[in-house]
Amino acid sequence: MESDSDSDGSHISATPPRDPFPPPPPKPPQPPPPRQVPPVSRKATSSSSSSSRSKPKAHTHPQPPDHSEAAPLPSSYPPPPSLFTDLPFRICEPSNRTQPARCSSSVSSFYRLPRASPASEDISKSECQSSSVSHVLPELPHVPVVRRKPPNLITDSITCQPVKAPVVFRSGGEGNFVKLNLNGKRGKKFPSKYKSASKSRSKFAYRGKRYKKSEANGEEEEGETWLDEESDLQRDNGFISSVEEAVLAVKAEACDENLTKLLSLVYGYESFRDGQLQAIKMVLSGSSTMLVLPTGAGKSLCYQIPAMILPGITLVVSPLVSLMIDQLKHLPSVIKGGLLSSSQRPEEATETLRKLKEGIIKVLFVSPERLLNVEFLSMFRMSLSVSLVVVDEAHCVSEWSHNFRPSYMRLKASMLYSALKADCILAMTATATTMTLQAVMSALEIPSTNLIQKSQLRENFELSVSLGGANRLKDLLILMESQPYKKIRSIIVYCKFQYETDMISKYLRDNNITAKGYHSGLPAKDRVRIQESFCSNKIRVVVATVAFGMGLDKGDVGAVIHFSVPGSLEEYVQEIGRAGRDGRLSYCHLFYDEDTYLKLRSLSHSDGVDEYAVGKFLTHVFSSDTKQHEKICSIVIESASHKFDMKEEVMQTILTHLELGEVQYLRMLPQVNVCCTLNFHKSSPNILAARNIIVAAILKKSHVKQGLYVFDIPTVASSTGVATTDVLAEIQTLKMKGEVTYETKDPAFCYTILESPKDTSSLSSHLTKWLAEVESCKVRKLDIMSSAAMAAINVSNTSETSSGAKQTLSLQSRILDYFNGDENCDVPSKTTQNCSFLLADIKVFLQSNRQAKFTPRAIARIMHGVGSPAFPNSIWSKTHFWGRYMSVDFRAIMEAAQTELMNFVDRNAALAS
Ligand SMILES: Nc1ncnc2c1ncn2[C@@H]1O[C@H](COP(=O)(O)OP(=O)(O)OP(=O)(O)O)[C@@H](O)[C@H]1O
Repeated sequence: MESDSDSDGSHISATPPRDPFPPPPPKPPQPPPPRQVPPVSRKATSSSSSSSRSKPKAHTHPQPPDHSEAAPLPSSYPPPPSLFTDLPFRICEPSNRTQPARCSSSVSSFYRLPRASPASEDISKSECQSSSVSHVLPELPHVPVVRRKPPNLITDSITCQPVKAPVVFRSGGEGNFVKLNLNGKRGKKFPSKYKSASKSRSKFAYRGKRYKKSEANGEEEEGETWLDEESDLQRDNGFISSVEEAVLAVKAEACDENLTKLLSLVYGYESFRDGQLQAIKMVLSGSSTMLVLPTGAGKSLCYQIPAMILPGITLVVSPLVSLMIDQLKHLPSVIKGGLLSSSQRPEEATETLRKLKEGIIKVLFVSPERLLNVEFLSMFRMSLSVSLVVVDEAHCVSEWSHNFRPSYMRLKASMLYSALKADCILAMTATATTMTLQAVMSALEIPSTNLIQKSQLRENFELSVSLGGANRLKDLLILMESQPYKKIRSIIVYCKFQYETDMISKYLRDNNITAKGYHSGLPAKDRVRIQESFCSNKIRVVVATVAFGMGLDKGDVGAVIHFSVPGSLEEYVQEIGRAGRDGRLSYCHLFYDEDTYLKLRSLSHSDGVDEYAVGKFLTHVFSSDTKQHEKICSIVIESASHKFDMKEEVMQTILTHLELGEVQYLRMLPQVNVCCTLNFHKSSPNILAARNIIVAAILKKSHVKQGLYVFDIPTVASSTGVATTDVLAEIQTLKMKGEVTYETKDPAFCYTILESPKDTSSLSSHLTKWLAEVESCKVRKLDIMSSAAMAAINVSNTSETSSGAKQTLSLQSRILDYFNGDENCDVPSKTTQNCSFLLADIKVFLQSNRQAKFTPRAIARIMHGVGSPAFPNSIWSKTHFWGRYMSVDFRAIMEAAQTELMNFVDRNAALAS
């Protein structure tokens, strides 16, 4: 199930929920008086914020700092040119991803057909290596390659078209959904300027001249019309034969010359970027490869070109549906693509499967969950050959990454090789630490010699940080009205919480800046519209959560502003990676604010679990009768989540671990809504049952409630020896025939038990320890991010030279050190270990909530203002103690709570006796 969270799908991560901090959003401050000298500095100008910070945040809220007379900014922004000349490392060339959908909780088709009475019934009845590719280690330190293109400014728009890449004619802007689009009509859907960019991209490379010509004449948008369709067709045919020839040449000899010819023909690019050629050759030689290139470096091309050459299918596994859709859209027209995800409608999936079987699809984008699908796997076992499996955003495989996804755990080499019979694996990421890389390469069995790793940061960023206090909104506006931001045409402002996107965008609009808020809670249609408007430069600023950006390949984004501190350096690098993808200098400013840091730190604890709860959960998982062979067990997510006070993602992680750990205890099956209510309309149920064993089983296993048959899908599936999805497919068929209508509810994890653990307590202790390490890793990542931001602020305070350049250097070196092995360094935490009132407050809290059963963890969460399934925000945020001890270490609160809980029990026992 694809996540649609604003955490870009992070599962075990502290995912800011839609409104994790219920108090109403702060009111935007009044716009600053015109011509006010901007106080936002590259330095820590906000004195008030530092003073408020030094105090523990116990009972009072600090007064917002008054910025009305804040210190002036230097009149001009430090000049960029000197910024990148003395770097102790090398930075590469200038790219992207999107969002998802959750499985629907109910399928309703009721009441469209008349009901049949259940009583009248006699029975009737769902990714060359030039043979020896060597280990390419990170090239650090080395001489910087200084490429300096000026930034993208508003004034450029007079001479520049909006989204235009430098004469690159590559893919279909609107997509390559299976059918080749040879007639070039697809740009039609896109309006105005975006349409033109899309059109030009959708054309083949040789057409470049034609478009250049019409652009020069200022007729680009209409350029297509002066070519008649016949010549269009001839050109298309000619193009296809040229590509075929180039492909054959590469097949005969995968040399630089042949590959470059193919590149230029299909994409219109003159040369490969750093790492691309090497990766392509590796893959073509059949060597599984780990590719680490910076954001926007062109990783996609490293599987697209092999896909044209290799005989079988290229399967691309992506974490987010919208990312897949975007990648599909950007496939060059000569590569036929398709998509399979668990959020598709059945008929869409069937259509894609049909095309796959018919060999129409060459590159298939697939969600990891889809790999569970029996039909999907059997199809590969039987007939389809997979030449290459591409694991995009491969860091998701590792629990030590910033964006671990349990479903990615499934992507083990053994599974990919055996179940899919894949010849080769290509794992790609822009953000992986050494520890993450090791975990990914080990899971995917990629030898260390097959690592292609370039610097994980591009050279064209100017990075800066300032302290953000309570007047961050005002600071943001001042920043945006100062140089160079003032003149930048396209800007993304990242914030952490959904309500902030609306608040900030409104504030900017009120101050005459075209801005829109974007987060995963918006309807998909609105998200697409906003992205398109941004891409066509109708909107200058998008204020977004992490949900925006993945899949976004807008070359001219000139600045990325972080309204608050990101959760990790990985997240920061991914987000600034949306800027400067055209290679121009881009500006990235971060407002560091301690409040958000503390909130995020608290949220990092929202996935933590206790051994006791894990033990209870395991007992529940293995409670089914295992004697019945292949019995399908299910756990209804919502009720279990409440019962064990565990988030869905945590339960899923545990289950996946039980399937993929050292011992395979169970086998996971597709997640379905397990409770079905069926209404017969035409034939009587008994008549249907006589001809249909699934209907017969339904009648046997259901109870009738108000004339409707209510049954558990896994039970029916187990009794007939079919998959739950088959039961659903059968019911759907009956519905199409007008026989039934049905409704399903209760999404559940489904699995079959293969072996019950002999020692549940040692298993739960092992799992708890592992989950605790993952939790600490998350907290450490945030602390490292915070420490890097503070170091940059401090360097600008102490340094006499240009603070901008110093800050850039400071952040760059922190980032590169981090990605190259310094991830376990000790970072000071900003939380305190104790607070004199803590014990007393816990005591009062317990006394005033005698009716509830608390664990130390539950109390610590409430004191940190973090809801959980059993102690939701909606109820517990009303307590006086909610979020009051965010500045105190979570574990210290747990220990205090443990002590007080014991005292509490003792006192009650004494009173009772
Ligand atoms: N050899 C090349 N020459 C010029 N442009 C290229 C080349 N290869 C790729 N590009 C362009 O670079 C841009 C980024 O490519 P892509 O989206 O594949 O990046 P990426 O590495 O996947 O980035 P991210 O990790 O941020 O998603 C695209 O517009 C692509 O067409």
